[in-house]
Amino acid sequence: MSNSINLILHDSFLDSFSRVPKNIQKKTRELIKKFKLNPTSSAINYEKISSFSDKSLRTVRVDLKYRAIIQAPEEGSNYHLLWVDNHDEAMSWAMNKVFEWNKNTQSFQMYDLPETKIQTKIIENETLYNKYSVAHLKAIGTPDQMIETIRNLCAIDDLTKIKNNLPADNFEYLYFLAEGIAYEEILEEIEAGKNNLEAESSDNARKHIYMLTDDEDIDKILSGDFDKWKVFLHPSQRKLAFSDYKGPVKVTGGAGTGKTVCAMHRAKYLAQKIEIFAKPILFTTYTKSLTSYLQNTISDLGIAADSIQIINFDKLIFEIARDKKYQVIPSNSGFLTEKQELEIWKEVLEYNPSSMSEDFLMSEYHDVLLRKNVKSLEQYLKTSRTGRTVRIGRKEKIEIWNLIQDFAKRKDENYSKLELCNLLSEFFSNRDDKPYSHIICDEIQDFTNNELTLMRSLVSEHENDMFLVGDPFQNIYQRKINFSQSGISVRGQRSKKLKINYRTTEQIKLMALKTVSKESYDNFDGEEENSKGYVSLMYGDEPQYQIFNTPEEQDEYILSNIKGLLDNEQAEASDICVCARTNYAVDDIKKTLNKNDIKYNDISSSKALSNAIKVSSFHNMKGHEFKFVFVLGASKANVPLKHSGYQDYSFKEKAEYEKQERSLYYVVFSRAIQGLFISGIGEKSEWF
Ligand SMILES: Nc1ncnc2c1ncn2[C@@H]1O[C@H](COP(=O)(O)OP(=O)(O)OP(=O)(O)O)[C@@H](O)[C@H]1O
Repeated sequence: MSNSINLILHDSFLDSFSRVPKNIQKKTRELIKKFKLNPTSSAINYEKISSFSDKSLRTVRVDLKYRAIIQAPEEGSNYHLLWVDNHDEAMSWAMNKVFEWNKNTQSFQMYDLPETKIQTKIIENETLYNKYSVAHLKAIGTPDQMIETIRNLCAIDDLTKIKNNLPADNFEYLYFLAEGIAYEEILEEIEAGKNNLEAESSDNARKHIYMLTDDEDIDKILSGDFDKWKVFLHPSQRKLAFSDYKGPVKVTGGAGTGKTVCAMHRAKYLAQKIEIFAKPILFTTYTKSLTSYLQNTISDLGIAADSIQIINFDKLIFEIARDKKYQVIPSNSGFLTEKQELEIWKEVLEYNPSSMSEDFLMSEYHDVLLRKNVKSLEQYLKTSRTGRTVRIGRKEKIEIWNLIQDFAKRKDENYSKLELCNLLSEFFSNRDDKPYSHIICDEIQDFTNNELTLMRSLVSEHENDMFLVGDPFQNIYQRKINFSQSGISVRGQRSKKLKINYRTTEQIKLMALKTVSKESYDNFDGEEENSKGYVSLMYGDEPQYQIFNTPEEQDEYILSNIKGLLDNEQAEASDICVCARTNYAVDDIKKTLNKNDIKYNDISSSKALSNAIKVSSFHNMKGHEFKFVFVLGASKANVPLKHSGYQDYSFKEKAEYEKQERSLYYVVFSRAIQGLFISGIGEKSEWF
């Protein structure tokens, strides 16, 4: 027997592999190596099963109880590894499966043949796809035997019911069509993922397959904790990460659409070109937790450490400002926290009595003068103060200007972040020698225009200079950023959206989207971001929303659900996160867990306890993901949180605050992978 067969690993195989016990994983790896040497060896029990609908599927024996499913080539030497499971489950998985190559989409397709004819209630002229011909549907990969059923569907719900009877990619395209995404746009994406020289290596095909090269590769990929995102990229992710662009690229996408994954692959792609640029890439984010995740993860992608600097942007601002190489501020300068700044404003008012408060002066200085980089009284007099609640005239502006001069003297060589941001932007925009070759930035929605302007100044304008990734719906600090105003142009083909949610089930995604559906969100360039064209390919249980009369009842509900998940081995303790809106409420959760002897770990704490339930405030949930999420305190009275200043808000301020809180719930709900449990005391909130 020839020993030159090709083993093609499917993402379905990796999924099923990750669910079998460790000893079976080991046996499966050994089996695959043996199979590669000789598929027909008697030890392997390579069998054709007559009851399978697809005659090209075979079973192989992992051990007495477990079987793997392999697709055998009619000719040639490409064997596809599709599934591994307990004997009975593996047989039932394969029984009605169809495996085929689709030349229209250039991808391998798998789906279950319906056991009986699918009945659909047809309402004349109201079918979902009545605009599309058979040829249209075939061009997006609809299998011949499903065309009639598809043409009779009347609602998205009917489509999701037959999800397993459709190839995954085709389901994705049909879902988008039903949501109103233009057919041409979908076809354009399919075309972009094709490879006319080597069809089976097209980006569309590589979304689900990976060619295993040698034993080392088999061990690496089938090590049991290998991350799928490292090899199975969506064509849209692959294209974004590995293409050259004339200038800055903006990538948006709903929660869990693999934006961070895409940014990490982009870093690898750019790092491979680094010798040409001889300067490091800057990979920056807003939160420290994401920065440390990136620092720990990115080395796995084989990126040379000296080609990239991964740093949180606040830290970078302070480091670069004091860098001796640039001498932007004296190296012995200090940094001002908001509290220290307020103290200085108090001192200013002691020496210069005024009817204005220190809080007002500080916010005027930050939100008007620094945000708009106002440099002179003349400029300040002309500057509009839209969004500010207290109206002031020329006389007050002159008074404020004079107080700011005194503030500047008193603070001496100490700087706030925003002051440094403006100083650094000016310094680097007037300088040809920039510190970085490229900039990749994740969580862009959390940045301000001042920071974006600074980012722009840190890299010269050239091909692939900036790769900016974010989700407008996750704007929990209500930053009003605008790329054009910050000198960043992403015109033409340089503004892209990721659409497949790889994290949560469709049910959880819908619940998360519901929280923000009443609002409209800016796409970072003055236009509305569309929430359509965002789909999860996983389905699961509906999120639960339960309201109780007393805190004790709510505690009981949470504790019994946690116990159920652990006892039924649906989750390990660290897969579960319990979260609440305020730190006080988080303390209450901790007390309850303590009382019940349940080990927990606050996700903001630097020391991670193993095998402990995670506890968090809503804000700290950003960027994380957990199999099961419990959201507490979500009652009518608490949503949105009415903090001490809430009653004094104007109508407009209330609306802005509520939008921000809606984004917060969107972020929190979209952290749940498999199960979402929302609860509160009193009455249900209409937000959910
Ligand atoms: N191509 C892929 N194949 C498999 N899993 C993927 C892929 N892309 C992303 N994922 C997984 O989906 C989850 C979400 O990915 P990621 O964190 O990159 O999304 P995101 O868009 O940055 O999310 P968020 O904005 O909500 O933080 C992660 O668990 C990631 O490993």
